[in-house]
Amino acid sequence: MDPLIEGLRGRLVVSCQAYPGEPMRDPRTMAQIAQAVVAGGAAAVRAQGIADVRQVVTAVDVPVIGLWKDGDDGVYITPTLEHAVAVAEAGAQIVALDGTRRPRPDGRTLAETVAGLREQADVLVMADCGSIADALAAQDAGVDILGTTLSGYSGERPKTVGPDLELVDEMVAGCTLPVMVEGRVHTPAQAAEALAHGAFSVCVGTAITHPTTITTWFADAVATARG
Ligand SMILES: CC(=O)N[C@H](C=O)[C@@H](O)[C@H](O)[C@H](O)COP(=O)(O)O
Repeated sequence: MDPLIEGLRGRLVVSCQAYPGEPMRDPRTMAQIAQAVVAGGAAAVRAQGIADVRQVVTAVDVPVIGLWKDGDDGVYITPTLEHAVAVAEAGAQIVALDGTRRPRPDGRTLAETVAGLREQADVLVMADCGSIADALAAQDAGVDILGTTLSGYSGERPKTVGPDLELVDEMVAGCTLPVMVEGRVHTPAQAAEALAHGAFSVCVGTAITHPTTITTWFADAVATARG
């Protein structure tokens, strides 16, 4: 296993993303958030968009998992080889890309995308999967680490309230590559539970770095208590 991946074993990764039109959508802000989560113990940071990846890699001394979201439905996480190369060139040590079996916008298979990326950059690859079938196919395609990122978003799995632990179980049992649990990990207890299910590492986004959503959780609870 690559030492950089090995360094994530049993560790927390934090995704630092702001969405289009949001007040925190600024690479400098995301770099500061990244520094803040590293100070709290994040072993790696996940960052979205070329400008954010560039800024974050200069701001932190932990590995950066970079991605480029283009659109918001279908295959939108680093959807083409061109996107993947750009993320690598921006300085990410790990490039995260859509690891589903859906057709990709540039017509390349995942295996062709991974091979093409490796020809152009010395970089590790994370496959954001939505099912066990995705994970097995991504493993065959030559990626380095598998994520549950797209469970509940690609149409193959229900959107569980917390992380999709059933998928974690299937991936841990069926795959040889390390499994990063990602998606809807909202509490420290859920993060710990994912590791107990055999996840290699845990990636948390919203519950740490998206204050608008976190605020709605509290505001809703307060509104309910108010009656
Ligand atoms: C489905 C999709 O587009 N997921 C994205 C992938 O980078 C992000 O929007 C998520 O915030 C990230 O995966 C972390 O998950 P959560 O924010 O639930 O902890």
